[in-house]
Amino acid sequence: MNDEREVVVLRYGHRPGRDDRMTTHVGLTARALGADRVVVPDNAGQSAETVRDITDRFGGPFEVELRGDQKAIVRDFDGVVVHLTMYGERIQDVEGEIREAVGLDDDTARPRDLLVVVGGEKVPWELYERADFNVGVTNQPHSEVAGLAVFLDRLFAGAELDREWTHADRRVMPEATGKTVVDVDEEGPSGNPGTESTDG
Ligand SMILES: C[S@@+](CC[C@H](N)C(=O)[O-])C[C@H]1O[C@@H](n2cnc3c(N)ncnc32)[C@H](O)[C@@H]1O
Repeated sequence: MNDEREVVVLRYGHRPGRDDRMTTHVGLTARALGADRVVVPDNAGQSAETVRDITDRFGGPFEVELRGDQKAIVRDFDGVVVHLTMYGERIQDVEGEIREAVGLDDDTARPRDLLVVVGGEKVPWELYERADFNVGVTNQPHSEVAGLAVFLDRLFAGAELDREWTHADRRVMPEATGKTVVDVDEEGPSGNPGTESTDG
């Protein structure tokens, strides 16, 4: 979410067909909630395309990468590695330590990159060992998308909800009722929409 520190989400493992929607949603959630990049396995091309398409339309910056070497990415990552798992330490107990480790709690601290790993199928034991933090968002089984959303919100302490998007073609107007999407090109200099349309 800033220029100095990269927050990368790694989708570890993907079963084509069965995991398509989940992998797409990991990417969309990473983008919407403040990560800079998502890495998905190279057999998840359709999910990568969908996330790129949303970024083209609704803005960025956000990168999507397809890679086949998940193990090596984790092993060689030059920064802090967080693995989200129901078996991990409670997020409420370690969130402060993680923010500190990446320099988010103190403006004078050196920013460090962060890799957030979420699984699909069973993840290898080396991941638990390599991770600097194994983190549980509750110690109950649920979903990688839910775990990622809560983790990112705790990491950024809610600041991600106010982020600005650049190079968007369209923008949703928040409103109590209705569904209004404006064409960004037609917004006036004050940011007022020039044209309004609804998507149904
Ligand atoms: C549906 S789970 C499958 C877990 C798989 N059966 C295993 O034993 O590793 C998929 C992913 O969701 C995430 N997840 C599920 N429950 C979680 C929790 N309570 N806290 C954090 N992450 C969780 C983990 O990243 C996990 O790899």
